[in-house]
Amino acid sequence: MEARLKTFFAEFGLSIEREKIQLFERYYRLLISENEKYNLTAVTGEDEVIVKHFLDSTAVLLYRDLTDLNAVDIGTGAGFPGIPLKIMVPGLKLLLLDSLKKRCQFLERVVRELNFKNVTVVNERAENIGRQKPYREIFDVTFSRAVAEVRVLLEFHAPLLRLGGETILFKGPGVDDELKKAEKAAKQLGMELKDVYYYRLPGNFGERSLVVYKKLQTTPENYPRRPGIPEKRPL
Ligand SMILES: C[S@@+](CC[C@H](N)C(=O)[O-])C[C@H]1O[C@@H](n2cnc3c(N)ncnc32)[C@H](O)[C@@H]1O
Repeated sequence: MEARLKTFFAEFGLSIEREKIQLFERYYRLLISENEKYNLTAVTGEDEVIVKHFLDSTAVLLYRDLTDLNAVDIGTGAGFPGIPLKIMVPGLKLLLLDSLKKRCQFLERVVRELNFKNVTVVNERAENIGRQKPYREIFDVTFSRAVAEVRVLLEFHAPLLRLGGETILFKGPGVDDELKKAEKAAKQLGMELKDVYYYRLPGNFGERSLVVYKKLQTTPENYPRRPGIPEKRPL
Protein backbone atom coordinates (compact mmCIF):
# COMPACT_ATOMS: atom_id res chain seq x y z
CA MET A 1 0.00 0.00 0.00
CA GLU A 2 2.91 2.35 0.70
CA ALA A 3 3.87 2.55 -2.98
CA ARG A 4 0.27 3.16 -4.09
CA LEU A 5 -0.21 5.92 -1.51
CA LYS A 6 3.02 7.63 -2.58
CA THR A 7 2.15 7.45 -6.28
CA PHE A 8 -1.40 8.74 -5.88
CA PHE A 9 -0.42 11.57 -3.53
CA ALA A 10 2.37 12.65 -5.90
CA GLU A 11 -0.05 12.58 -8.86
CA PHE A 12 -2.46 14.70 -6.84
CA GLY A 13 0.27 17.27 -6.16
CA LEU A 14 0.80 16.61 -2.44
CA SER A 15 3.96 15.30 -0.80
CA ILE A 16 3.61 12.81 2.04
CA GLU A 17 6.13 11.66 4.65
CA ARG A 18 6.73 8.11 5.84
CA GLU A 19 4.97 8.52 9.25
CA LYS A 20 1.86 9.81 7.51
CA ILE A 21 1.84 6.89 5.10
CA GLN A 22 1.98 4.55 8.10
CA LEU A 23 -1.00 6.32 9.70
CA PHE A 24 -3.02 5.97 6.48
CA GLU A 25 -2.17 2.26 6.39
CA ARG A 26 -3.38 1.78 9.97
CA TYR A 27 -6.53 3.76 9.27
CA TYR A 28 -7.19 1.63 6.15
CA ARG A 29 -6.76 -1.59 8.12
CA LEU A 30 -9.21 -0.41 10.80
CA LEU A 31 -11.71 0.75 8.19
CA ILE A 32 -11.71 -2.62 6.44
CA SER A 33 -11.60 -4.85 9.54
CA GLU A 34 -14.42 -2.92 11.29
CA ASN A 35 -16.53 -2.17 8.21
CA GLU A 36 -19.08 -4.91 8.78
CA LYS A 37 -19.55 -4.15 12.47
CA TYR A 38 -19.95 -0.38 12.07
CA ASN A 39 -21.28 -0.10 8.48
CA LEU A 40 -18.61 2.41 7.45
CA THR A 41 -18.12 2.45 3.69
CA ALA A 42 -19.26 0.86 0.43
CA VAL A 43 -15.80 1.49 -1.04
CA THR A 44 -13.27 -1.14 0.10
CA GLY A 45 -10.72 -1.75 -2.73
CA GLU A 46 -7.27 -0.38 -1.88
CA ASP A 47 -6.96 2.06 -4.81
CA GLU A 48 -10.55 3.21 -4.45
CA VAL A 49 -10.22 3.91 -0.72
CA ILE A 50 -6.91 5.71 -1.27
CA VAL A 51 -8.27 7.95 -4.01
CA LYS A 52 -11.99 8.38 -3.28
CA HIS A 53 -11.68 8.71 0.49
CA PHE A 54 -8.11 9.58 1.50
CA LEU A 55 -6.98 11.78 -1.39
CA ASP A 56 -10.34 13.43 -1.91
CA SER A 57 -10.46 14.39 1.77
CA THR A 58 -7.10 16.13 1.50
CA ALA A 59 -8.03 18.18 -1.61
CA VAL A 60 -8.45 21.29 0.51
CA LEU A 61 -4.66 21.27 1.11
CA LEU A 62 -4.13 21.99 -2.59
CA TYR A 63 -5.64 25.41 -1.92
CA ARG A 64 -4.90 26.38 1.65
CA ASP A 65 -2.97 25.66 4.83
CA LEU A 66 -4.85 24.38 7.91
CA THR A 67 -2.01 24.38 10.45
CA ASP A 68 -3.19 25.05 14.02
CA LEU A 69 -6.76 25.90 12.97
CA ASN A 70 -9.77 24.87 15.03
CA ALA A 71 -11.96 22.76 12.72
CA VAL A 72 -15.20 20.75 12.80
CA ASP A 73 -16.17 18.02 10.34
CA ILE A 74 -19.98 17.87 10.29
CA GLY A 75 -21.42 14.44 9.35
CA THR A 76 -17.95 12.90 9.27
CA GLY A 77 -19.19 9.26 9.03
CA ALA A 78 -16.12 7.02 9.05
CA GLY A 79 -13.94 10.15 9.35
CA PHE A 80 -14.02 11.93 5.97
CA PRO A 81 -12.59 14.46 5.40
CA GLY A 82 -11.52 14.94 9.06
CA ILE A 83 -9.19 12.00 9.68
CA PRO A 84 -7.11 12.29 6.48
CA LEU A 85 -6.76 16.03 7.13
CA LYS A 86 -5.59 15.35 10.69
CA ILE A 87 -3.02 12.85 9.39
CA MET A 88 -1.70 15.40 6.89
CA VAL A 89 -1.83 18.38 9.31
CA PRO A 90 -1.00 17.07 12.81
CA GLY A 91 -1.45 20.55 14.33
CA LEU A 92 -5.12 20.71 13.33
CA LYS A 93 -7.56 20.89 16.26
CA LEU A 94 -10.50 18.80 15.19
CA LEU A 95 -14.03 18.02 16.29
CA LEU A 96 -15.58 15.03 14.51
CA LEU A 97 -19.36 15.28 14.60
CA ASP A 98 -21.84 12.60 13.59
CA SER A 99 -25.40 11.75 14.58
CA LEU A 100 -24.78 7.98 14.33
CA LYS A 101 -23.50 6.46 17.56
CA LYS A 102 -21.88 3.44 15.92
CA ARG A 103 -19.75 5.59 13.63
CA CYS A 104 -18.66 7.69 16.60
CA GLN A 105 -17.59 4.53 18.45
CA PHE A 106 -15.44 3.62 15.45
CA LEU A 107 -13.96 7.13 15.37
CA GLU A 108 -13.07 6.94 19.08
CA ARG A 109 -11.13 3.81 18.27
CA VAL A 110 -9.30 5.47 15.37
CA VAL A 111 -8.38 8.43 17.58
CA ARG A 112 -7.00 6.04 20.24
CA GLU A 113 -5.13 3.72 17.90
CA LEU A 114 -3.63 6.45 15.73
CA ASN A 115 -2.72 8.32 18.92
CA PHE A 116 -4.20 11.65 17.82
CA LYS A 117 -4.01 14.68 20.09
CA ASN A 118 -6.59 17.48 19.97
CA VAL A 119 -9.30 15.41 18.31
CA THR A 120 -12.75 15.17 19.93
CA VAL A 121 -15.59 12.94 18.78
CA VAL A 122 -19.14 14.13 19.45
CA ASN A 123 -22.23 12.01 18.79
CA GLU A 124 -24.85 14.66 18.17
CA ARG A 125 -26.89 16.26 15.43
CA ALA A 126 -25.53 19.45 13.87
CA GLU A 127 -28.83 21.20 14.64
CA ASN A 128 -28.36 20.57 18.37
CA ILE A 129 -24.69 21.34 18.73
CA GLY A 130 -25.12 24.57 16.77
CA ARG A 131 -27.34 25.95 19.55
CA GLN A 132 -24.91 25.10 22.35
CA LYS A 133 -22.71 27.78 23.79
CA PRO A 134 -19.33 26.02 23.96
CA TYR A 135 -19.51 25.27 20.25
CA ARG A 136 -21.24 28.31 18.81
CA GLU A 137 -19.17 30.62 16.60
CA ILE A 138 -15.78 29.24 17.70
CA PHE A 139 -14.44 27.33 14.67
CA ASP A 140 -11.97 28.80 12.17
CA VAL A 141 -13.02 26.32 9.53
CA THR A 142 -15.89 23.85 9.05
CA PHE A 143 -16.07 20.91 6.60
CA SER A 144 -18.71 18.54 5.26
CA ARG A 145 -18.52 15.87 2.60
CA ALA A 146 -21.57 14.04 1.21
CA VAL A 147 -23.98 15.09 3.94
CA ALA A 148 -26.71 17.33 2.44
CA GLU A 149 -27.35 20.02 -0.15
CA VAL A 150 -25.55 23.34 0.21
CA ARG A 151 -28.47 25.41 1.58
CA VAL A 152 -29.08 22.80 4.31
CA LEU A 153 -25.39 22.59 5.14
CA LEU A 154 -25.10 26.35 5.51
CA GLU A 155 -27.63 26.22 8.33
CA PHE A 156 -25.53 23.54 10.06
CA HIS A 157 -22.22 25.31 9.51
CA ALA A 158 -22.83 29.04 9.95
CA PRO A 159 -23.74 28.88 13.69
CA LEU A 160 -20.49 27.04 14.51
CA LEU A 161 -18.20 29.27 12.47
CA ARG A 162 -16.45 32.34 13.90
CA LEU A 163 -16.73 35.66 12.10
CA GLY A 164 -14.28 35.63 9.20
CA GLY A 165 -14.05 31.82 9.28
CA GLU A 166 -14.61 29.55 6.27
CA THR A 167 -16.99 26.72 5.47
CA ILE A 168 -15.56 24.24 2.96
CA LEU A 169 -18.03 21.84 1.32
CA PHE A 170 -16.82 18.82 -0.67
CA LYS A 171 -19.05 18.41 -3.71
CA GLY A 172 -19.27 16.78 -7.15
CA PRO A 173 -18.38 18.65 -10.34
CA GLY A 174 -21.81 20.17 -11.01
CA VAL A 175 -22.69 22.58 -8.20
CA ASP A 176 -24.21 25.56 -10.02
CA ASP A 177 -27.83 24.63 -9.27
CA GLU A 178 -27.13 24.00 -5.60
CA LEU A 179 -25.27 27.29 -5.30
CA LYS A 180 -28.12 29.19 -6.88
CA LYS A 181 -30.62 27.54 -4.52
CA ALA A 182 -28.36 28.42 -1.56
CA GLU A 183 -28.22 32.17 -2.25
CA LYS A 184 -31.10 33.01 0.07
CA ALA A 185 -29.78 30.81 2.89
CA ALA A 186 -26.30 32.34 2.61
CA LYS A 187 -27.70 35.86 2.89
CA GLN A 188 -29.91 35.00 5.85
CA LEU A 189 -27.07 33.30 7.71
CA GLY A 190 -24.43 35.98 7.07
CA MET A 191 -22.36 33.85 4.67
CA GLU A 192 -20.81 34.83 1.35
CA LEU A 193 -19.72 32.48 -1.44
CA LYS A 194 -15.97 33.02 -1.76
CA ASP A 195 -14.65 30.43 -4.21
CA VAL A 196 -15.39 27.19 -6.02
CA TYR A 197 -12.31 25.05 -6.75
CA TYR A 198 -12.57 22.24 -9.29
CA TYR A 199 -10.18 19.30 -9.21
CA ARG A 200 -9.70 15.88 -10.78
CA LEU A 201 -8.94 12.76 -8.78
CA PRO A 202 -6.02 10.64 -10.09
CA GLY A 203 -6.64 7.26 -11.74
CA ASN A 204 -9.83 8.32 -13.55
CA PHE A 205 -11.82 8.46 -10.34
CA GLY A 206 -13.65 11.54 -11.53
CA GLU A 207 -14.01 15.24 -10.89
CA ARG A 208 -14.99 17.03 -7.69
CA SER A 209 -15.31 20.54 -6.34
CA LEU A 210 -14.77 22.44 -3.12
CA VAL A 211 -17.25 25.17 -2.34
CA VAL A 212 -15.97 27.83 0.05
CA TYR A 213 -18.12 30.31 2.01
CA LYS A 214 -16.85 33.04 4.30
CA LYS A 215 -18.76 34.20 7.37
CA LEU A 216 -19.31 37.95 7.26
CA GLN A 217 -22.01 38.44 9.89
CA THR A 218 -23.05 36.89 13.19
CA THR A 219 -25.65 34.15 12.67
CA PRO A 220 -29.14 35.09 13.92
CA GLU A 221 -29.93 33.24 17.16
CA ASN A 222 -32.88 31.29 15.77
CA TYR A 223 -30.51 29.19 13.60
CA PRO A 224 -30.05 26.29 13.36
CA ARG A 225 -33.71 25.36 13.59
CA ARG A 226 -34.84 22.14 15.29
CA PRO A 227 -33.51 18.73 14.07
CA GLY A 228 -34.97 17.73 10.74
CA ILE A 229 -36.39 21.17 9.89
CA PRO A 230 -33.41 22.41 7.77
CA GLU A 231 -33.83 19.39 5.45
CA LYS A 232 -37.64 19.48 5.39
CA ARG A 233 -37.95 23.24 4.94
CA PRO A 234 -34.59 24.51 3.60
CA LEU A 235 -34.06 28.28 3.74
C1 LIG B 1 -23.22 9.86 3.46
S1 LIG B 1 -22.45 9.98 5.02
C2 LIG B 1 -20.96 10.81 4.59
C3 LIG B 1 -19.89 10.54 5.60
C4 LIG B 1 -18.54 11.20 5.30
N1 LIG B 1 -18.61 12.65 5.43
C5 LIG B 1 -18.01 10.81 3.94
O1 LIG B 1 -17.78 11.69 3.11
O2 LIG B 1 -17.81 9.61 3.70
C6 LIG B 1 -23.36 11.23 5.88
C7 LIG B 1 -23.08 11.26 7.36
O3 LIG B 1 -23.67 12.42 7.91
C8 LIG B 1 -24.27 12.11 9.14
N2 LIG B 1 -25.34 13.12 9.35
C9 LIG B 1 -26.43 13.33 8.57
N3 LIG B 1 -27.17 14.34 9.06
C10 LIG B 1 -26.54 14.79 10.17
C11 LIG B 1 -26.81 15.83 11.13
N4 LIG B 1 -27.89 16.58 11.02
N5 LIG B 1 -25.94 16.02 12.14
C12 LIG B 1 -24.82 15.23 12.25
N6 LIG B 1 -24.52 14.24 11.39
C13 LIG B 1 -25.36 14.02 10.36
C14 LIG B 1 -24.77 10.68 8.97
O4 LIG B 1 -24.92 10.00 10.20
C15 LIG B 1 -23.68 10.07 8.11
O5 LIG B 1 -22.68 9.43 8.88
